[in-house]
Amino acid sequence: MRIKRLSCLSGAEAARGVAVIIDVFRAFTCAPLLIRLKARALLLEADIARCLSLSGDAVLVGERNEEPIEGFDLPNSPLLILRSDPTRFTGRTVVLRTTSGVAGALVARQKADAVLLASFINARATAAYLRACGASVVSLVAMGTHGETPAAEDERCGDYIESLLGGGSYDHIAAINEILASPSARRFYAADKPYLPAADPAICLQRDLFAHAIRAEADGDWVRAIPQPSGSGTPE
Ligand SMILES: O=C(O)[C@H](CS(=O)(=O)O)OP(=O)(O)O
Repeated sequence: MRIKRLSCLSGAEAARGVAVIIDVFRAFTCAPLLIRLKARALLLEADIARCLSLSGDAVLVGERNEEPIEGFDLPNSPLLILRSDPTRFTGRTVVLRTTSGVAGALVARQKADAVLLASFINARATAAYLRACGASVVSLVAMGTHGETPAAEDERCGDYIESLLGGGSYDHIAAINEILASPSARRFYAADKPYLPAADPAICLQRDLFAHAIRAEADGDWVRAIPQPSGSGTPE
């Protein structure tokens, strides 16, 4: 297996083989949680007007440059998702719109053979899927902040996944220390913006709570995030 390490939206454009789009803060921590809360379908969409066209029929979750979007139901926050009434998601279509993770996954789909959505909470399942599917080329894309600036949490999650695939070593305590001191974590600590709750980093740094890799796949005119059976590896 050849592993390429890439960053940000430019990295998502360059991804080939199986692209693993890593967004720890916060899109691809939110995505597994929404699936776990029994969303019927989780759609990934960058275009805000298209998201709003489903308003009322679907639950709209997301942000634009980390700010809430008018007409959406929830920001891109794991804490606020977990604090919601779970029946809000059960059996519903949920649309996720985010500036880095969702945008990166949609860009990567143009040239990669397959696209996986990853964070610490499904990293081990993602690595298991990559091994099981016999991927020959894997692009680990750390999406960073605004899709433009590399961020410690995504780079270290890339290290963790790479180590699970047999490359390099990984120390989660050292990673937590670095991530919590980084600008992308510090923006949560002031707790002065309800859409940036101080508890979000703690949730996002939990490892391997979710046993499924998640693939981004076309579903009609939409792109859907689909959990893969654990231990599976659909061939490329
Ligand atoms: O909501 C977030 O934490 C980020 C904001 S930004 O893209 O870094 O501006 O969104 P995400 O796409 O989950 O990284």
